[in-house]
Amino acid sequence: MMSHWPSPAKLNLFLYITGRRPDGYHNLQTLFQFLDYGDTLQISTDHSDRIQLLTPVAGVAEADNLIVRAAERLKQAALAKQTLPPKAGAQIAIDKRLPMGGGLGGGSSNAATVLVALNHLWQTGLTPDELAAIGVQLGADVPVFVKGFAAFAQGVGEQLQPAEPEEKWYLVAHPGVSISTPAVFNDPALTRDTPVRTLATLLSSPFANDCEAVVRKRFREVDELVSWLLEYAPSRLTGTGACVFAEFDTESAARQVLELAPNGVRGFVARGVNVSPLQRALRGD
Ligand SMILES: C[C@](O)(CO)[C@H](O)COP(=O)(O)OP(=O)(O)OC[C@H]1O[C@@H](n2ccc(N)nc2=O)[C@H](O)[C@@H]1O
Ligand SMILES: Nc1ncnc2c1ncn2[C@@H]1O[C@H](COP(=O)(O)OP(=O)(O)OP(=O)(O)O)[C@@H](O)[C@H]1O
Repeated sequence: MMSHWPSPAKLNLFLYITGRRPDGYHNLQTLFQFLDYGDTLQISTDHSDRIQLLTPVAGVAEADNLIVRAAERLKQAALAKQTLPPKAGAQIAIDKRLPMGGGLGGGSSNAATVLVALNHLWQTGLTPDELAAIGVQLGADVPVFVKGFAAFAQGVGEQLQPAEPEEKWYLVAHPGVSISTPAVFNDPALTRDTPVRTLATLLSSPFANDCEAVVRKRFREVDELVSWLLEYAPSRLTGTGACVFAEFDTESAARQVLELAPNGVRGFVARGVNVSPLQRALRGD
């Protein structure tokens, strides 16, 4: 039987870079919230012993697709735990709405949805912590999507503490350029020495993103988009870009600004939510 599983976007409501580890990865302090908007995965399980992706994602080879890689990793882990059903297989299709390289975590979210959904459908019995541990090997943002609660994250994003930021309405705008995460993290001009602060201090300070200055400098399109949105509402970059979000108290206020968007800018309006749509689907809400 085919079932549908949400794969939501995330925003980094703030993002500070507090250092660089010997392996090149950066230590962050970031506040994650989900959007009630994203991709949808259709999944059916079978006994074919194969993982099949029925809908190719443009520009991503099947073997590299995080959907397929997540399913294969879950199989290995369940095999080791002896909880994998015989010849476990799955057919997966995706309705992709999230832009790639947009800072919305689409690929990570797809991986998390596969881990959570197949663990449920195959009844492989892995705990959320075990799923998150598999997930972090696929991408720094997979654990927060697996856990499914808005969170203050530290380390490279794997140390999560639940948080409850206000659930605002967001206009998320894409400037039409794709930005490579490693290119931003490797930029010599990146601020990577922001002092570590407590969550209470961060919540009572204006929110900002340490990646924004270098991304605005490198990409005129992002720079112009942030300047334009700031005329209407508090606005900033999510993750390493390219998307920018502006916050509003009501859906209609956000939609009014979206209608004024300049040529070449695509966008959508969505609500920020502290419980992920994936969690709600798993619980049957
Ligand atoms: C910046 C965030 O978007 C915040 O949500 C994420 O931490 C990025 O997560 P992601 O796109 O899944 O990134 P990954 O695939 O894990 O890492 C891509 C590359 O970005 C750099 N990277 C990533 C995360 C991190 N904390 N420090 C880094 O320096 C590394 O060069 C890494 O090779
Ligand atoms: N199922 C997938 N969906 C999207 N991208 C995928 C997928 N599988 C692999 N990828 C690869 O992952 C890269 C990053 O995609 P993703 O959508 O997660 O970017 P992002 O929104 O910038 O993420 P982040 O906020 O974590 O930086 C893509 O450019 C693509 O090469």
